[in-house]
Amino acid sequence: MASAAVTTFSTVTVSYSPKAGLGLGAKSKPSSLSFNTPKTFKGFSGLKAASSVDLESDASFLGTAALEASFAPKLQPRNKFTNQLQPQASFKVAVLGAAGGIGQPLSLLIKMNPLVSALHLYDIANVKGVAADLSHCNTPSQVLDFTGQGQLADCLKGVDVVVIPAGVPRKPGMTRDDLFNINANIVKTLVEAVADNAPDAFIHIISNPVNSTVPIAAEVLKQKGVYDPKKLFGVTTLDVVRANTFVAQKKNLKLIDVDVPVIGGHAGITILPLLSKTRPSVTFTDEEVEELTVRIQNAGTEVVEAKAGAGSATLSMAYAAARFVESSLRALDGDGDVYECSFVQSELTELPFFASRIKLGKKGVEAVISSELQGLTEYESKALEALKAELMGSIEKGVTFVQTKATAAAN
Ligand SMILES: NC(=O)C1=CN([C@@H]2O[C@H](COP(=O)(O)OP(=O)(O)OC[C@H]3O[C@@H](n4cnc5c(N)ncnc54)[C@H](O)[C@@H]3O)[C@@H](O)[C@H]2O)C=CC1
Ligand SMILES: O=C([O-])CC(=O)C(=O)O
Repeated sequence: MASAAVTTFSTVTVSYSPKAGLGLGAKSKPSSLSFNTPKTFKGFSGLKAASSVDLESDASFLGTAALEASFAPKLQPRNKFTNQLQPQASFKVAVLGAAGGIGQPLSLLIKMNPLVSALHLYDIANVKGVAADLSHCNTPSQVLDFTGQGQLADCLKGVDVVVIPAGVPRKPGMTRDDLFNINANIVKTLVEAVADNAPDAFIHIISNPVNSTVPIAAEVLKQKGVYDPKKLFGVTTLDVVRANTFVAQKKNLKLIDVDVPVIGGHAGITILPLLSKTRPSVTFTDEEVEELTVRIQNAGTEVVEAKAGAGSATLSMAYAAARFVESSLRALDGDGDVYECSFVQSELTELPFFASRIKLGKKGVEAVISSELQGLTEYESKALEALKAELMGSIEKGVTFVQTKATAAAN
């Protein structure tokens, strides 16, 4: 395990094919660079139909193939599904905060992933019922429940990926930063346990404010001497999912073809969709750019307000997080073509953490894709400069939080 304070990722320049599919529901066509194309396993990918699955509709989404797979032995005895009740790989995934609004649907989606052999569900309460419920799904992975700090170590031992959606969500009128005081401590405590019990695992941080909780996690891991920056990820996939959806709607594009990289961070103006880099190539008026950018930046608030006090995005977040889990597992499984946007330690800009497209490999971040920051429009360049002060402040707040606690403990 690397114990490095600073690690340099390679940055690579790639050219994109307009037909490259990305992410959930994308049916990637052969291209110069294809995103998320499952190569190493057949049947359903969990998040999209792989080429061997013959779905009736062109639109694929998580669940269609998985449900077919679980019904197939009885209803449709097609050979292509006969292997679905065996895991196609044996990765272990832990969800910390599994009984929550995100945790429950996310756990269901991970339960449907054929790359997963064991699903460890942890929460401070109510997780036993969630695990009992999920364990009845006839998909291959074994579900185990763990409640409270005393069982956290056992939950984490031997896991490949740890996903952390533990923490409080926003209510109307709050910013993500308003969650800092509660969630910073939750993330710190959980990541300490990850450092002690699963130091080699990929860590996916969902808990807000992501712009601060990821630096908090990094500091904790550094203090424990097990920080591998290639394996720590802030989950910003929902920003990409939203950007893809809104752009497809606005421009009447086929959803599965649309890919919009989203860079920066995960709060307000730090969320920067690079609409000029949209694939397939599409032109936007200045008004459309402004409208789409603001909608993508405020999409979390849109959900918070619609839920009117009952929390923030949970279902779309679970969908997005499940995609990021699947991408990570495919990378761990040896797929050499896995790309996602994520908030990671970065040298792309002067900021120590930055969300951008990355290439995932067996050891985590294999490369940071720098080409997408080249040739930005004036609008994007200005927005990039404008987000830096806020993002830096949030990063420093996270770092200071952990360092101050460490100093206080030492005195
Ligand atoms: N990164 C992103 O794009 C997004 C992040 N979020 C964030 O995800 C977090 C969770 O949101 P929801 O699931 O809606 O909240 P929720 O309140 O429904 O669920 C949170 C769960 O965490 C558990 N929890 C609290 N403290 C814990 C601890 N110390 N250890 C283990 N579990 C603990 C709670 O018992 C609860 O089950 C929030 O901070 C929210 O802001 C939400 C949507 C998108
Ligand atoms: O807005 C929130 O508080 C939750 C979140 O991060 C999102 O939906 O993007």
